[in-house]
Amino acid sequence: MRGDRTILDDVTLHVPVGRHTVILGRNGSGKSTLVKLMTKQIHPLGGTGVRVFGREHWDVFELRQRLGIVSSSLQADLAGDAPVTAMDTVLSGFFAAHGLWRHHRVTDAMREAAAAALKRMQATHLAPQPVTSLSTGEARRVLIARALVNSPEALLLDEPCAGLDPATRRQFLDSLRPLARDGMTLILVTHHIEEILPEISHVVMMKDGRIAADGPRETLLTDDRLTDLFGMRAAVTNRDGWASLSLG
Ligand SMILES: Nc1ncnc2c1ncn2[C@@H]1O[C@H](COP(=O)(O)OP(=O)(O)OP(=O)(O)O)[C@@H](O)[C@H]1O
Repeated sequence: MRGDRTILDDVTLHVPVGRHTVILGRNGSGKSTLVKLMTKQIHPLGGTGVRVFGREHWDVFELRQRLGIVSSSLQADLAGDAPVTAMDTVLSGFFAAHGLWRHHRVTDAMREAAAAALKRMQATHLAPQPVTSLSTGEARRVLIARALVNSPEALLLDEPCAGLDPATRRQFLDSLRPLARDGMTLILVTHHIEEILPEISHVVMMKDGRIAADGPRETLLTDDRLTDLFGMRAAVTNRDGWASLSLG
C-alpha cells in the first residue's frame, strides 16, 4: 500500500535462481513497485513478506552485492552527482555508492575487477570519460559493468532500454546475452516484448497490481495473451528468438 491505496494485491511470485525471467506489463501495472519490494527499498504491509535468496531480512548493502540492479533512474541519479569517470562509477559498485568518496578504500584487486567488468561490456575505452559525457547507450553499459563488479548471482534490469534507439537497444541487449548464457540470472522489467532476450524463457505478466499470468514464454507470448495484457488487438511475430508486436 502507498498511503491508503492498494498498489499490489494478492501477489505470489517465485523466481528461481537460474531462470531468466521477464516481468511485462503496461504503465502503472505495478512493476516498479514489485521491483522495489525485491530490492528491499519498500516493504509490504501484510502477507508473508518477500524473501530474496531465501532470506527476508537483508542489510541492503549486502543484498546489492548478490543482486545487481540497473535502471534508467539509477543513471539519472548518477548524472546528478558531481562528474565522475566511468571507471569510478564502476568502482562505486563495490561500495553501493554513487561515485567514490574519500573514505572509500579502492584496492588494486577492485581496479582489476572494474577493468574486467568494463571489458566484459565492451566499454574499456570509456573508462576515463566522465559519465555525464557518455551517450545513453554507453552509460547503460557502464552501469551493467558497475553491477558486475560484485559478481552478483542475479541482475535486475528495470527498463534498461529506456531512451535507446532501436539499433543501440539491440546492441545493448546482445551484450547481455553472454551474461545470461554464463549463468547469471536475469530479471528484466519492461513494457516491450521486443526487449525479451532469446535466453529469457519465463514470462510474468502484471496487470492492475496483480500477476495476470506466470509461465513459459511460448505459452504467454501469444496474440491472445498480449491482447488481454495491453487491452488492444495484438499480433506477435517471432524471428531468430526475438519477438515483436503489432497492435491494432
Ligand atoms: N509512492 C506512491 N504513492 C502513491 N501511489 C503510487 C506510488 N508509487 C506508485 N504508485 C501507484 O502505483 C501504481 C503502480 O505504479 P508502478 O510505478 O509500480 O507501475 P509500473 O508498472 O512500474 O509503471 P511504469 O511502467 O509506468 O513505470 C500506479 O497507479 C502508481 O500511481
